[in-house]
Amino acid sequence: MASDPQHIGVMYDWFKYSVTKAPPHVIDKKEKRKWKIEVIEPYGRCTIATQDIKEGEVLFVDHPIVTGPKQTTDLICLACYRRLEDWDNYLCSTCGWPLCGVQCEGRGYHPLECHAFAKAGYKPKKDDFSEAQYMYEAMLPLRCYCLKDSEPDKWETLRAMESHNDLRRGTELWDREQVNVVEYLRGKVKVDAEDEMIHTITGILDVNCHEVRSNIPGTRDQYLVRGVYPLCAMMSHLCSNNTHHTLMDDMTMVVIASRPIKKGEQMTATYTHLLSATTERRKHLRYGKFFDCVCDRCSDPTEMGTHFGSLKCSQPGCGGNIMCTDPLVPTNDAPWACDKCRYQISALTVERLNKMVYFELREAGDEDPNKLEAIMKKYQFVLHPQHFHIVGMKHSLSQMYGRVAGFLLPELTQAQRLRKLECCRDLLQVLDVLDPGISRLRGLTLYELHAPLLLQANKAFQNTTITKSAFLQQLQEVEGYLDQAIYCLKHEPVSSFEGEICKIAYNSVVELKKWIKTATTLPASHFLPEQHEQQALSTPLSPEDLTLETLLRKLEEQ
Ligand SMILES: C[S@@+](CC[C@H](N)C(=O)[O-])C[C@H]1O[C@@H](n2cnc3c(N)ncnc32)[C@H](O)[C@@H]1O
Repeated sequence: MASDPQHIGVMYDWFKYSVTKAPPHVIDKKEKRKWKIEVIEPYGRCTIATQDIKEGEVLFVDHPIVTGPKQTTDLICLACYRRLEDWDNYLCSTCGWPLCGVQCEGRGYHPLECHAFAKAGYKPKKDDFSEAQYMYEAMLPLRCYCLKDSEPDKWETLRAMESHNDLRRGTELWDREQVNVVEYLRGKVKVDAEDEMIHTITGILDVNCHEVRSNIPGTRDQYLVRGVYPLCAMMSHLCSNNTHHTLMDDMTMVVIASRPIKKGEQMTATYTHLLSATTERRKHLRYGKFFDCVCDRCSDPTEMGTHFGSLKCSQPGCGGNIMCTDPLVPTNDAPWACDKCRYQISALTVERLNKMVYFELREAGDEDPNKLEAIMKKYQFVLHPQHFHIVGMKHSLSQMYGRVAGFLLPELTQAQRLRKLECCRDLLQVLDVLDPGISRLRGLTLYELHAPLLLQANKAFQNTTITKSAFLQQLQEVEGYLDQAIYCLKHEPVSSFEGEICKIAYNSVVELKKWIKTATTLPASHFLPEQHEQQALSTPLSPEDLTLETLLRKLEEQ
């Protein structure tokens, strides 16, 4: 459209469509847009708040234009994404592709490619499935192309998205997609599109897709697929973003402000893993999303004071931190140097070290906390205490202590309970800086934090080793953590793990409130005497105090 060269109007139309389609408990049907789309370089189109937005406010809901298998995937049913054991257990009666049964023939987005395959007279053969399932890579691009005729509005919205063909052309990725997608679709499925058009579609998918969990009907299983969410895709990336998204069971995405957003500020998402270090994030963004991130976190060698990538200096008696000398070098290969003695090492050495720890962690698995503790001990003199591998291990330990066999909560020793608490607290400290506000990880970690504290308080109560005021204070602290966990997780669908934890946390708060009420009324005999009582009892008595009368009066007063 000449008057809208940036195709912003179609995105606003998608907003209205998504609002009308969303369940009323998620967003009010009369919801007005609180943001606009503007072009700001170097971001391109981005979303800007048009009013002050409070933490937790819903910004928009988004529906997928289409979903489909990831580039590499298991053998799956194309309709419901269930994993299949054999390629020919059930084959679609129209196109001959593996499905899980007759009920899936017309389900989901399968009819899109089903007609295309049937029209081309192409049926997959057993041998096609031996090569790492490469033909699934072409499935989502094919679905997108089929929208051109079947759902032109969706096609128009899809076409309005960024493909970065100019940046991708000539790259390894382009060459791979030329073979696995373009030639496959043109050769086998006889798609009548130009190469450039198919590359535009694969580019749109590479730049904008979200990895999402799809529920397998009739089960509690889920499978990871790709989805195109146009409104989500309009948000720029930031390595410390201000929005939080939740995927509902029907694959609607609900996007809320994870912290307050000021009028005129960009609404931002993260395209990468927040709990990875600068080099890893920037590599992922450069090769996967085609830009160099220069945000405050990436520009700062300390990563906002967290030292998320820093190493400890090994020079005798130094005690400094080794950090990247120029984290914004596009090739990410600037040398690393100690901030005290200037001792230098290469970026390659740092990368090798990180990989070594990564492989050891993968070997260690997630069933035995002792294995992680051993790795942590091994690297404690090399990695900064807030290095991403250490924080990652603390995250795993915070979940393992209390959850894995042999380490269930009641079985934990006092030292292990304290360790769980320490891991949770250390993780929260990092999240406060890198991912403040509403986040799933914060919610889950707060939940993990509450359990050992509650157990500890109750144990002390049972053994009468705690004063009443300290006991009530500890219970209230636990209640506070549960409240915060609920606040972070209340947007998650009940069917998800996070949603389940939120429900449990909610029930725990109800019980805890009752317990606090009961504990308040319990007589002093159930507790250790308060400190002032102990002092009073241990204050030296004057001869006058030693009369029975005075002693009784004093005790009554307490
Ligand atoms: C999902 S799209 C976002 C919407 C895009 N700006 C548009 O106009 O369609 C991702 C692309 O936006 C741009 N982008 C997003 N975040 C950025 C950032 N922090 N710095 C520079 N470019 C960014 C990059 O071109 C990236 O490939």
